[in-house]
Amino acid sequence: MNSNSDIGDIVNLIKVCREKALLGLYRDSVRKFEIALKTIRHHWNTLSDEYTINRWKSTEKSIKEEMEQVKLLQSSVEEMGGNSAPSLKKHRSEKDERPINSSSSKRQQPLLKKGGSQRKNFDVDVRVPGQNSKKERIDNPADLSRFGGLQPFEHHAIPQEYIKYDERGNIINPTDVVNQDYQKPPSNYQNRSDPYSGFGAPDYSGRGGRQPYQQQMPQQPYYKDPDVWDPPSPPARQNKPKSRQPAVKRKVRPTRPTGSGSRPATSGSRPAASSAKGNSSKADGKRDYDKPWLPPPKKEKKKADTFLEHVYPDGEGPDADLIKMLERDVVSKNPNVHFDDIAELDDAKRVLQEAVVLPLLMPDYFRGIRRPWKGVCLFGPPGTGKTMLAKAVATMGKTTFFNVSASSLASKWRGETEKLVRILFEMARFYAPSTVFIDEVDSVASKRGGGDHESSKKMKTEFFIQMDGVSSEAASEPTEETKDDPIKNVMVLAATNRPWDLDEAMIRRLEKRIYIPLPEEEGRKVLFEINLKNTQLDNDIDWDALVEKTKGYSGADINNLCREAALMPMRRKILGKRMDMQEIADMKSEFEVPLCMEDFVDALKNVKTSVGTQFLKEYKDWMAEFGSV
Ligand SMILES: Nc1ncnc2c1ncn2[C@@H]1O[C@H](COP(=O)(O)OP(=O)(O)OP(=O)(O)O)[C@@H](O)[C@H]1O
Repeated sequence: MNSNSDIGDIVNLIKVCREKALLGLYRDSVRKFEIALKTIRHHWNTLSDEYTINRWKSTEKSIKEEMEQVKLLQSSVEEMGGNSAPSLKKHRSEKDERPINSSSSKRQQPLLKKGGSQRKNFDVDVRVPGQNSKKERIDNPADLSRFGGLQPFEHHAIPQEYIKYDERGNIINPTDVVNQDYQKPPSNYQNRSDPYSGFGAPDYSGRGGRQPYQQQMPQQPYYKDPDVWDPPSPPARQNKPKSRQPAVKRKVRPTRPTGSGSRPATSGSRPAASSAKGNSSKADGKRDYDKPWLPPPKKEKKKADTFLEHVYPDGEGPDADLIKMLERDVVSKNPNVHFDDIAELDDAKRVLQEAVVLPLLMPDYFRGIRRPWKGVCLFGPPGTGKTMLAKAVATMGKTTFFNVSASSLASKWRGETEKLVRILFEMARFYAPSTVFIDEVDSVASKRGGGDHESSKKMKTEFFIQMDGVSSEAASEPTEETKDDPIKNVMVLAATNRPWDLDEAMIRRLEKRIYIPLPEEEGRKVLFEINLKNTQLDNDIDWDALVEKTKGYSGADINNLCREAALMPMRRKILGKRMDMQEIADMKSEFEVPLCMEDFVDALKNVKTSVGTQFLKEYKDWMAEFGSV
């Protein structure tokens, strides 16, 4: 073997030794070290130059010490009962001694070029800290130390400044370089007496084997060897996906404004609200991210202005026509009738105020045993002010007034009255507080008999159900949860001229039954005043006589009498004259004269009482039997 091939083999062997050691194959590494040492010895035995021999001997000594260190590591591992690099051994046969790293394998190819001369050139990988790996051409075998395979510990631990070159570019004293490096142990070299101390350094022990111990060591500079695999990752965390955030940034859903409890809006919202939420969640130390498994936050529903909008936001639906009819014909937001506009009837006013108005004004007081009456029935002769009383109640209680009559529940809606009643009460609850006034209640809730139409029976039943429903909420005693809830107060007022025709189920639900009689003397006087308050009157009118003459007249009758009297001046002026309509209109100013007694006397001839005296006894009898004031 010539000198160059000797050196090439030695370099190659030392590289393999170190790679084995770095892979934890300490036993194999030691075996290769022994072969390398034999080769070195054999090499310098062939030399004659004393100086070169000494330098080889020095190198041999360094390599031997390096081998001893590997042996020490091997024995330490074996003492702990472990195998060096068991995982590698498991999968690799003993025969396959090549390092795993492919680049290292490449370097195991014979460095001697084919057909090379006696003085062969060969490439070695020379690495210096802070510099990338590079191939260098070595011409002089004496430049052994530059091969990066013969320095103790780590060849790349040799600081560049230690290497000296002559004018031809050769290292002047390679052995000195090796010795200097050896005398000055690398910074990662620990106390050798402690077998563990050497493990912590990025040398043969590998960086994966002593992690916990290493963490206690002071931080040392580490130069990653590109030919060495990284140690196995610690369990669990490193294999986790870096982030669970989706690749595409999700739209953030707006959330509800805070205070309602929102879910956020969400989501969704959640740009504006979501950022608020995000901030708050960050303040809580919680991550803010979409939770698609949770139901989306409820959007705060805008309260509809009308019941139709409430039921059908787009205005169309199967019952839209019914609802529209009720809104148009039945609902009166402001009836604008006051108790002062109603003559007499003080008892009825007092009872109604207590039974209807106060529960609307103090719903929390009228709960439980003090619950409002399910319904109030006003009965009496026609035209006595029952409707006026109901409207005055609605005005005073600031409730929505539902003026329901038999006519609005019948006609073309026949067959759908049951549904109509249900919608009516739903609407009343929507507009609550509400007053549902059922005029002529006898015609919608007359005594049930065998001759009743099926739809009529259903409608009555629906009325009873709904009337029970409106009172049940207030009837329940308030609980901790419901005590602050506003009661959707719906009061049912009914009026009839024929209370004796009422179905008993309806009578029972109309718990207050108030008789609205014909006006008394004082009442008639007030009725004249109310009806004529904006009319010019002559001083000759004998009011007492008029009150006397209108005995048995209802409020509606007196109203008619006053209107008739107010037209008398015009009639008198045109009486017996042949005039067309325009001529009469042109005389308008002549008609505006104060009313006199004569006008009322003439009017009395035209306006008679509308109430038969025979019914008055029946009202009194029914009042005596069913009345409740
Ligand atoms: N007590 C009253 N005070 C003032 N006006 C009255 C009174 N009673 C009746 N009137 C007059 O009679 C008219 C009819 O009254 P209202 O409609 O309230 O009677 P009603 O009892 O409901 O009649 P019906 O039973 O026929 O429905 C009123 O417009 C009003 O002018």
